[in-house]
Amino acid sequence: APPAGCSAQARPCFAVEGPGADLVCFTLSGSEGAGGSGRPLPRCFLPAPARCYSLCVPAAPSVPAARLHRRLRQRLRQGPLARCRVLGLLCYSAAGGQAALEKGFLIQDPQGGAETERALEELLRGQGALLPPPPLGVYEAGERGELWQCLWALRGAGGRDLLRRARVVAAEEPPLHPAVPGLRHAAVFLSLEAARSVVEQCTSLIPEATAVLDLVDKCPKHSKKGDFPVIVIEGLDATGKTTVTQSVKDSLNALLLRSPPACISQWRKTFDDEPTLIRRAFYALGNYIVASEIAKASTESPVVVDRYWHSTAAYAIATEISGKVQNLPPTQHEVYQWPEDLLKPDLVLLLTVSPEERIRRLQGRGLEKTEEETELEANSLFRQKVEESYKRMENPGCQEVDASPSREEVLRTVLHLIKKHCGSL
Ligand SMILES: Nc1ncnc2c1ncn2[C@@H]1O[C@H](COP(=O)(O)OP(=O)(O)OP(=O)(O)O)[C@@H](O)[C@H]1O
Ligand SMILES: Nc1ccn([C@H]2C[C@H](O)[C@@H](COP(=O)(O)O)O2)c(=O)n1
Repeated sequence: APPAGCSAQARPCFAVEGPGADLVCFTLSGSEGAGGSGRPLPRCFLPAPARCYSLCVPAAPSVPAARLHRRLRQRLRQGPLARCRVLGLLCYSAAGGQAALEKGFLIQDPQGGAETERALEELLRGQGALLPPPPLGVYEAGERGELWQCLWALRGAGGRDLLRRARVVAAEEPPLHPAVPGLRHAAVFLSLEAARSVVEQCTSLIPEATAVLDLVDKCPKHSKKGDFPVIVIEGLDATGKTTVTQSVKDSLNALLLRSPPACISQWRKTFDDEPTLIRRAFYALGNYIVASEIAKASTESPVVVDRYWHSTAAYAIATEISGKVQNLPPTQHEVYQWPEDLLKPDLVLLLTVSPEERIRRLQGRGLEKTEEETELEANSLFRQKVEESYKRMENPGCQEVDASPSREEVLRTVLHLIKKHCGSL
């Protein structure tokens, strides 16, 4: 059957995400002449001799699908495919329904030779161990300059069957980013069990997954905070979290903890190389381990924590939601709520600095100017989305602290806020 979300009746759309670019959407209509908005087709469909292809895998939160998506992305950078430009693609049903959501790639071959199509077919046929090969979408111009998508099901032994030929027309950007409804299952895990079940699916694929689960299972469930205050310091990189947490520790005679905790940080690189689903589940479990450390420590002294749940959620949301800040889930969305089974801190402070000050601090850490500028430019939208997601967090929310002044002044502000919220220490 054609992939869900691509049926003609539902007037489905493809949303294309360019690096740092807005979403671009397409409607595919089932018969010649039907549908069509009269708007020009998006620029990502380059004129001949260039040729475009697409491939998608189900976006349902399954470990095999997430790993297939990542493997395809890696392989699209190799061999004859390396000359192609690859854009992210979300395929969804305009009629709604998360089961329909698919994630994939729009591949632009600037030269348009047969070699690329052959390489794509080979790539898809070679990926079929756990899942059937995803269909290949081939885009071709019609006689009157209109654009068609041919969707091909690849036979394992060779050859292919046409599943559908549908016209491509421009469409409106959807009011809600198509990844928003599935976020809580794909990236933002709102309970220990939700994150645990993802990591459990990985035990046969990632040996470290078992070790992580063993540590999680040793922690008491529903850890409760002691009588001493627990203060979390959040913020983007280079905003001064390490500096502030260390000074607060010294000033208050507090215990300093960080998430992910030391006991799992040797596996961080392994999980950072995995797709979002697995990576975010790893960080979510790290928070539950830290919760049990907080519970114990807060019976004896104040506790200051460098990153916790809000970092896990904010980075996950910003990674999954492509394009501009306006694409983020609306305020009060469930992904901004604290998980009910996770120990809550007394106070969460969000350090913010201006982009200029951040550049100075990165320079201070010795990054080359060109490298730094490139990174900053590429990540500017991403950073805005992380910061805005932090600000939308609720129950507890993040209290913003301008961390641009001197270290001493920032510490004074932070200590003042802690006193105000947590009483005398
Ligand atoms: N208030 C401040 N004024 C000037 N420089 C500062 C200030 N606070 C921190 N810095 C410097 O900025 C750099 C980044 O600070 P720090 O390492 O504390 O940030 P961070 O948020 O922990 O970063 P990351 O998340 O990347 O580890 C360091 O070189 C630090 O000495
Ligand atoms: N509790 C946490 C801590 C970290 N992360 C993720 C978010 C970023 O991808 C990265 C930032 O960590 P840093 O470079 O500052 O060590 O780690 C998370 O998801 N949850």
